[in-house]
Amino acid sequence: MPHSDHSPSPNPSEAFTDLPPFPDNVPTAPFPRISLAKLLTHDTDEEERCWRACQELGFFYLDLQSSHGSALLEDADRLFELMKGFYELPVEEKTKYDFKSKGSYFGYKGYGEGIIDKNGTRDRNEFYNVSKDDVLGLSERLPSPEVLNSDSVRSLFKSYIDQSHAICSSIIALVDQRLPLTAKARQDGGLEALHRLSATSGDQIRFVKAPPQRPSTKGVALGEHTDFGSVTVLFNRLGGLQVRLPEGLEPARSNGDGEATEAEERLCEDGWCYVKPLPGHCMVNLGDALVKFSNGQLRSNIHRVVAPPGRQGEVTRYSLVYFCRPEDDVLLGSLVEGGEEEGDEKVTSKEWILRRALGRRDASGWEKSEGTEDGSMRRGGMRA
Ligand SMILES: O=C(O)CCC(=O)C(=O)O
Ligand SMILES: [Fe+2]
Repeated sequence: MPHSDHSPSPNPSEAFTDLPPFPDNVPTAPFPRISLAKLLTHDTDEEERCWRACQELGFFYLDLQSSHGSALLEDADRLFELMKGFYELPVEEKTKYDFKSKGSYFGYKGYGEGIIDKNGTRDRNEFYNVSKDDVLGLSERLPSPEVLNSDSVRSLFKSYIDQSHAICSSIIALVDQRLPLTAKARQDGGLEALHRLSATSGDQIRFVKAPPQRPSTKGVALGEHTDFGSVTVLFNRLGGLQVRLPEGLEPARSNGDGEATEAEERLCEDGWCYVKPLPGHCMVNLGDALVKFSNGQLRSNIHRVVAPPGRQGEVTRYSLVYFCRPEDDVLLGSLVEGGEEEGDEKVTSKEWILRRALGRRDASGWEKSEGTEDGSMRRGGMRA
């Protein structure tokens, strides 16, 4: 990726002013910034940069600061406020909405109720997952706490889902045009026909909360993983998200005074680096389903959440995610020329997501919960 694509060094207008600053002395991910407005007008250079990012990094910043993105930014602001209110509820109340025992990953997951590795080490965050199908009336309505079930909140969810799904659809259309899909896959409508908003799927909004934490190698809040679905839209305000860069790509190095702490340096070994949140932008990353459809031509990059760097570790971290996934009954397998392997065992999108999401709730499910992490690492060259 050419250097000019890398995110420029921070400038003061690019900080979230109500939060401690993201330090300028830690290694950061060299994600390109892609303009949503340009993608929507099919700017050839922008589409090309986006396509490259989808193959090489599987992650990019999407600039939403235009008439096309401002409504989504406003919805995201409102959802950050809403989730704070939800997380303030007593834990006994929130736990009523943990549906793991019913075989569902929607609803609440308490602090430490997920695992981050095969030894069963507990995570350090809370989740709340809202099903797209529930909000759009495509499935039964799940019980939810009062703060999340008024008509106005439901219409905010709907607006956020519509807009996030539209962004994911644009990315899916862009890669669809460039991949060598088989004639059969094209005839069937290509990748877009597998991600209809109105069809049942595992699409969800996720609220994430992690309490303040000092940097330490033990401070992994969310273990390393690739995302299960097709495209993820992620809003971060505090650092803490890290990606492991493929071989050959170097993090952007600090240009600030002072050194990263020892713990931060340790958290940046083996190719790991921090992702700096940018106001006015979301992050977009690709998931396992697109790796499978493209037979490995697209990248689902490994990532994790650790203690936010510098003084950012002193405050509570919230993040907001939208996961776009293939429709429930879509078989996960190659759709490109030359990719089909006879006898490949295929699972449906629904089975794959259930296996992966619920597998991360206790150590006995760990192996089943693994996705394309291995492939993701191999494609970019395994780091020592
Ligand atoms: O909180 C974040 O920044 C990332 C969350 C994430 O990777 C996930 O929920 O899959
Ligand atoms: Fe993720």
